Amino acid sequence: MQALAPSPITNTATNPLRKRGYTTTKLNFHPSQLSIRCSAFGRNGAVTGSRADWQSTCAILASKVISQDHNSGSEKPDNNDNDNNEEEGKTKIAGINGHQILNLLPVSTMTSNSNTVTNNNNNLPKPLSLSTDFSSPPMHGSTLRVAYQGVPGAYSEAAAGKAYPGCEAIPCDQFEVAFQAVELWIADRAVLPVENSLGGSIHRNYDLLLRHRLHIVGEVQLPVHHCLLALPGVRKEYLTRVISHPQALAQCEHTLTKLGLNVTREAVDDTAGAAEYVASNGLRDTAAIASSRAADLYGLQVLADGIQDDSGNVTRFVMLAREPIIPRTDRPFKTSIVFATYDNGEGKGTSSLFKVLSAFAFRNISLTKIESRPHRHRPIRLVDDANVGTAKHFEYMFYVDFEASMAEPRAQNALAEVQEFTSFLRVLGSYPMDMSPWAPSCSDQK
Ligand SMILES: O=C(O)C(=O)C[C@]1(C(=O)O)C=C[C@@H](O)C=C1
Repeated sequence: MQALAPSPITNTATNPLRKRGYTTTKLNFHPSQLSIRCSAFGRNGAVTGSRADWQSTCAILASKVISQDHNSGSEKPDNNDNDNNEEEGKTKIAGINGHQILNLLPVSTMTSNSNTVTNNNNNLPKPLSLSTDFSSPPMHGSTLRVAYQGVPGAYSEAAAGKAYPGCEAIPCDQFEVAFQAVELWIADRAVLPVENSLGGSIHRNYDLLLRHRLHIVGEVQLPVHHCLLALPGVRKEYLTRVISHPQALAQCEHTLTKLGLNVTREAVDDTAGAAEYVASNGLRDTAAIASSRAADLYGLQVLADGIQDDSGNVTRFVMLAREPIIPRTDRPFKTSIVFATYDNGEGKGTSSLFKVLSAFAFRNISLTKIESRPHRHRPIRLVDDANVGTAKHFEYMFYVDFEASMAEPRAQNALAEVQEFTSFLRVLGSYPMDMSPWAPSCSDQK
């Protein structure tokens, strides 16, 4: 099979690299990529329990949950999860916490000549896209289907395999599509990056978490080890351009400079997609930043290994499902919430954010993350003062992760208190923390 040849189009305003003066490119994939063929490995269970239990645990919050603008679509009962299957639950935790080798797709059979590399392996699954016809979901048997953004060889695919060893990894061309794949029962889970130790938060996914109705059921942290990939025979001196996912470019920014490359940097949808693009278009002046697995899959050589700016480069992914899991107290749990505080004009007093955070501090609950995003429905609040003019206050949604399980009374009490100072509050999920051993991505870093 001839490798797909994505046609580059210029990306628009949203790309963070524009701020840095990078040209941005978006790869479009061929329509034939809409078919879904996934790597199949065996069934992996999920931690679930009686929904009634979870709902009563969270009943305290129910009155405050406000519908967002977007419905999640189908909400049939999730038959993929066995509500009381303790053994399956253990399997999943072992998968998250252990360092299991990812049994991913077979490495492509590639043929190369001096100009192009042809991917002869038609086994690689093709990404779902917004234009995919979801009306007839594929038959899938009992294997857990996990949607991720990117193409085979992307770090998100590796994260899906770490979170759910033995799963079917389903590539999607956008984060939004991964959400929809779960909502529409194309996939059972989505695995999405939310933050990176060098590049920071992946804001798009925070916004999508709020807009969709999926639940966070787990987290997984993946050491990210980047390579500079080019066609066989290409030398660094030939390069005029390096392409990759914006986060990957940001994570390698200083190293690229140190390597003395006189290149422009261009953003594309995902790291492995960049590698595929270089290979399928026979680009001898362009390198991709991607994983060594992407090099194998798309027949590229590794020009430089471990080019992330820090050896501790790690990306945190969350796993999403249609139903929440039952929170437990026999292992470390984390809970993620999103809220909006009352503004002063709503007669609820001042310092709302401080009061919300105090609810956790007073109960010795550690916060592990706080993120703020513009409030979609009221991004700006105007306060007129006849004497001095109009103050324009930005309004935010705050995302907080804290180290406690919703099964713990202290977490329930903290949220009961938080309700007093918030006009909106939603529990995004209460889930086991990733406690896997620390394994930096490379030891020979600069
Ligand atoms: O492009 C990929 O390979 C991805 O999985 C995406 C992504 C990201 O969104 O941050 C994931 C991990 C790395 O930090 C770089 C890129």
